[in-house]
Amino acid sequence: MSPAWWAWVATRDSLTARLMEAGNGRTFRVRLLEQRLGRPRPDEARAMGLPLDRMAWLREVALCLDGRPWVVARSVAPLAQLRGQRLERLGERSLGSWLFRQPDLERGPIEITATPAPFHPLPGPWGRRSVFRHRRFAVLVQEFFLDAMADELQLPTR
Ligand SMILES: C=C(O[C@@H]1C=C(C(=O)O)C=C[C@H]1O)C(=O)O
Repeated sequence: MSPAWWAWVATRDSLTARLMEAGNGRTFRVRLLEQRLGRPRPDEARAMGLPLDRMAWLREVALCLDGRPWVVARSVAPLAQLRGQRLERLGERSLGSWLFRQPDLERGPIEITATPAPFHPLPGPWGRRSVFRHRRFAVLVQEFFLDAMADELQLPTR
């Protein structure tokens, strides 16, 4: 992986904040693609340590700069621990804007993949996922960096 991409894929702070900064005056927007209750995919359930049949809160967004998607993301939170979180009403506010406000937020290891997003057709060089934990709440956040981002920021192919 090139150092330029490593700086993005390995960052442990808010991707939203970094995109806004890198957007360099472009308008940042979270476009909500889907938000519903459903069953995580098997690999997502395994990453969360969840039984396969457990329902979860599923959220898919595109993080757009000047209307162009640079990142697509899919987050999975087990329902049982969602009580009291107001995530259903996040709408087009960034999940990160809520997550990174939690004082005792923990972020697990970041896993990286070169496989494109299984939930979205746009291609891209790298994807990553990690589990955020805050008290009893946990959410798996999966983010896929798209070719459009590489194009706009003149990043290397990989
Ligand atoms: C976790 C963050 O939130 C971002 C925003 C998301 C959303 O609004 O659904 C999902 C993934 C992240 O890229 C972050 O900003 O780092």
